[in-house]
Amino acid sequence: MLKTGGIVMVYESEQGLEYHIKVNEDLIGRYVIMPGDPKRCSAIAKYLEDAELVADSREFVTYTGYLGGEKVSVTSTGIGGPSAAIALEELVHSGAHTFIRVGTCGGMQTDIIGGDIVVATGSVRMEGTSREYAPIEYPAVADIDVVNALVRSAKALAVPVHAGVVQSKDSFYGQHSPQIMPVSYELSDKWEAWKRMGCKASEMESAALFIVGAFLKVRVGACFLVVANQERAAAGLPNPEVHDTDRAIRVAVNAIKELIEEDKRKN
Ligand SMILES: O=P(O)(O)O[C@H]1O[C@H](CO)[C@@H](O)[C@H]1O
Ligand SMILES: O=c1cc[nH]c(=O)[nH]1
Repeated sequence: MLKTGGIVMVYESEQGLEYHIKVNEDLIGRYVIMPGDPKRCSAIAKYLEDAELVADSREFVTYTGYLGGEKVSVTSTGIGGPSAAIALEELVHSGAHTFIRVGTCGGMQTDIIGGDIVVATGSVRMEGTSREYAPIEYPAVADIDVVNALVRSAKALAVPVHAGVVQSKDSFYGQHSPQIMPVSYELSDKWEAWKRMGCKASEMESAALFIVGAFLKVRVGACFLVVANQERAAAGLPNPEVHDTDRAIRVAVNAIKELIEEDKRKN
């Protein structure tokens, strides 16, 4: 069967549901908010009207409701590029075209503090998944309309926001304890390079999502709550830890609302 983006779907469950995320076109809006943590889905769904749990399979939990009269879904990706890429592919097969990842991250520049919001304009591809889609020379870039909507939304909510390139990697502990890894020389040297190039934050899914989004010709953006900043700790600066993602969720929800309105105006 030939699907969106010329993808031939090999796996589809008998009920016409996507193989992993267990949804179809009837269950999904065209706009989707994507947290990593499945438990974040219900917190996001509270901002939708008439939200209902429509699927719960592996790390992929999906709610669908409405924003401004438009059907909007929330689907978790789990941790890392492989499951994030699967979620995005199967959501695109189900008719979605606009995606915002709402994640957590660690700050990398000393002016970025726990509780701040980072909006990714692009991501360093220090992960494996995106390499199975595009050669490494191709940049992982967020959709410009989604970036602008996210930055406007954060400013309207008076939330401290930093927009710029983030780093995506596969090993959480390679970020936090590079010195214990057999490849510490590579992790530490590259971290230094990303910092010197101005990387705002480190997380694990956006590079894969941006590359898969570019391949499938859909809009993908991402915003993150800064949980803490190891560079501030290393510099002896106060390093507050913040875990409540509500602020990042509100930034994403309002950005989706704005994109829906903008799309309605254009059409
Ligand atoms: O909070 P989420 O969205 O899962 O994002 C971040 O948190 C996880 C690591 O703790 C990784 O998935 C990373 O990208
Ligand atoms: O430091 C952090 C915090 C969240 N997610 C990450 O990948 N790193």
